[in-house]
Amino acid sequence: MPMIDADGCLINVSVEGRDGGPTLMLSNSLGCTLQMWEPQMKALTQVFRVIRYDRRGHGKSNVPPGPYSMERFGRDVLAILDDLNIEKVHWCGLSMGGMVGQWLGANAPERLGKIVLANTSCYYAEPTKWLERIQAVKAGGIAAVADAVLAGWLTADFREREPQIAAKMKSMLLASPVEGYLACCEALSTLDQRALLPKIKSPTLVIAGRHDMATPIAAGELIRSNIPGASMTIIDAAHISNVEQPHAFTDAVVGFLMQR
Ligand SMILES: O=C(O)CC1=CCC(=O)O1
Repeated sequence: MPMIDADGCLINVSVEGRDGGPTLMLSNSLGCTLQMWEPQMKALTQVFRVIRYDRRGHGKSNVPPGPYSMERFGRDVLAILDDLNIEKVHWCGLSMGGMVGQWLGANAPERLGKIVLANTSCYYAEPTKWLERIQAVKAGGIAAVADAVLAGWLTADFREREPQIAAKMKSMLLASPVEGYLACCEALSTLDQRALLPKIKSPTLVIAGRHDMATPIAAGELIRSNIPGASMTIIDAAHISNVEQPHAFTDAVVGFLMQR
């Protein structure tokens, strides 16, 4: 796995899959690492060269001091593509990964082919929930918010049916570097990318989760309706829909990316 320098921050990057196939870049959610895409990897690597990475502040990437921003995260992606000498990728980002996809779609359209924006938002009407989370994590660490966050990530039904997967997701969250997690929450507390959406000209699929309370269907619909020509698919899942409904998620992504 290469470590790629993005303006002094080493980013952990993984490149797998079909040599010579179209390239697909996957971008993680808050509190997750590139491992969150494991349920998709077998299918996606048969068709695509797949790039995954740990966003700064996450996983094995460096944790430089904040503040972070969507622009910073977007420029990290451009540094990865430049380093790998890759001109253009399809994009699939979930939650924060979808927010970075919006920034790139509007600000670096020549680097993106098709875009999948899953379980994401372009702004938060009530940013105080991020400020409250920051206070809770500063006081008690990520453990203080872990159960509530997991309840938003996966439905109660899924957590009961698949306790091992739920436990693995919780461990991933608990292993997040606290400083990186806080710096990302700060970036979310000021998120407003509404003005960027009409500038996105790439074919775009929005995926929303029927039970997603973190970025509800209405947040997906706001994105869909502001990106010219975008379509939307709803999956029977909470926030981390690629883990809760791996087949439906993979089918939606592959179907959209392979469609002529
Ligand atoms: O972790 C959460 O609570 C949900 C979330 C919002 C933005 C993101 O990346 O994850």
